[in-house]
Amino acid sequence: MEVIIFENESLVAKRAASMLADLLSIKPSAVLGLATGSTPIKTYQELIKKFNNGEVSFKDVSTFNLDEYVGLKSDNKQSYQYFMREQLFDFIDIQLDNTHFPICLNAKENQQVAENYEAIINAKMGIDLQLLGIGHNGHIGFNEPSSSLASRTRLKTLTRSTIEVNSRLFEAGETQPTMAMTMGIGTIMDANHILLIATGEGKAEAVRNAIEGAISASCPASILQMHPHVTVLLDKNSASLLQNTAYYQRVAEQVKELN
Ligand SMILES: O=P(O)(O)OC[C@H]1O[C@](O)(CO)[C@@H](O)[C@@H]1O
Repeated sequence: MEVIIFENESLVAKRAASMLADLLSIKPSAVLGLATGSTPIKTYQELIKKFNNGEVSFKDVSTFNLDEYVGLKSDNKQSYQYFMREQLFDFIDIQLDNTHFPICLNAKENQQVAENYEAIINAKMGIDLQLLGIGHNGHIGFNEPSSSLASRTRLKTLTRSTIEVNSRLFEAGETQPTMAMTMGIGTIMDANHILLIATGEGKAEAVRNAIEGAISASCPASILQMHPHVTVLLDKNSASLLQNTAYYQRVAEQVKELN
């Protein structure tokens, strides 16, 4: 696991976008795993800048989003399909047919949706790079604490804390879903490269548990310690509870020298 700590969230976003763009310059038809939430918004803005400058094209890219709320149609402002169009897809040359979400309008159909999502990912030969945020409780995707560390795409009930944290994004009168379809932890772990980004003090405890804590379903992100190729980009605030920052910095300096 490579942990890189930056002065602020803008630098995290710039590095994340550069890593995605570098992959696309080597493999224009890459398969990307994408995340929603507030954390990746700045990264998407940096990608849009790169696209406008002609530095990157998404023409042949396929994407798989981590999760989607159950019961929300794509024109619902709270759906992650809407979010992705508003934050990224509408501003780049991606073909919407190549973007995928685990859409489940009727909870009773969850199993079929899950199997189908896994099958489409497999048909694309898997995910080259999976972008991840992290929940305050250590969730990745919507794999809440206690999720099986080997889980595949499935229906998840959201925890009270996740519902409360995300309630800031819902306006009065909007119904907040309490269930979501999410890639499983095993699905995420199958990606060739995982890029976790976290910013802000509110994520410090989850980041510490994920990187330096014991591997446990109590902090689903801690399973990333078992993945052979993970890059973690943090700002100073989200890294504030880490013990080994001096070591991470030395590694980052040496990697820079080698490159
Ligand atoms: O970036 P935020 O808004 O803190 O969200 C944290 C995580 O929760 C989720 O929204 C749940 O899927 C993730 O996509 C995200 O990484």
